[in-house]
Amino acid sequence: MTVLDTIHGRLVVSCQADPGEPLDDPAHMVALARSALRGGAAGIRAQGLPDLRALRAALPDTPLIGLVKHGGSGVYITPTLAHADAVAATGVDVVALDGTRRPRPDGRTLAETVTELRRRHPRVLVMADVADAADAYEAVAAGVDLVGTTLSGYTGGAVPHDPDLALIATLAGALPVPVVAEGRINTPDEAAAALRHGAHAVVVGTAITRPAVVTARFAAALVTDREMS
Ligand SMILES: CC(=O)N[C@H](C=O)[C@@H](O)[C@H](O)[C@H](O)COP(=O)(O)O
Repeated sequence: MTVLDTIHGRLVVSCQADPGEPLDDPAHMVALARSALRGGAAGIRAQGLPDLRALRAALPDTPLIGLVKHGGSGVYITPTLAHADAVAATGVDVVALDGTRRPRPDGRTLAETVTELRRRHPRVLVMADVADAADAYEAVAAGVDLVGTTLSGYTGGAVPHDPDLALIATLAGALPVPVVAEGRINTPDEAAAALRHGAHAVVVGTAITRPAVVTARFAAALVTDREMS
């Protein structure tokens, strides 16, 4: 069974911690990933070379999508060929990279990046994290293997509250490659809706693996409730 077959119709859990967060440690990410797999996840998405190496060693048979975040704005998800090369070298199954039409910091086009990455790592799959349909069409033309809606809502303006189900449906109906639903999927109902809108797989991060954010949502709800009573 291929990695794409294994995650088809299933949940992929993103296990990431920001620098300085209490969970920012490869051992913690491995524990989070094991918990996610115990709960029924079919794959893991993760960030940063130390976490990817630890996850690959601990979970050699689990589909693993890897990326590095470099910088906090603009093109920051696996922004250059050098970053993509380093991610692939950790042994991940899929390299996720920025698939928007924005200029990349190393001056290479997405197509040039994908072509050279494939030359160096013939077996790795490439996932383009896009923000809109135009990005996705260009990413497919550049030769990526799958497309994620990861960056919808994150390339300017206020970040929306809900997942972009409309983009998932548009891409699922138009692209010749699998579409992964990712971004702000915060409830089981939303995850199921993403599949109904045509997603090949659903990635959930924050709602499962960022306890500080989830706790803050509960705490804020109590404050709001106190203010209204
Ligand atoms: C926009 C961006 O930088 N997304 C990142 C990509 O890997 C992660 O910070 C997200 O947690 C991930 O996409 C999963 O999304 P959510 O955490 O909303 O379930």
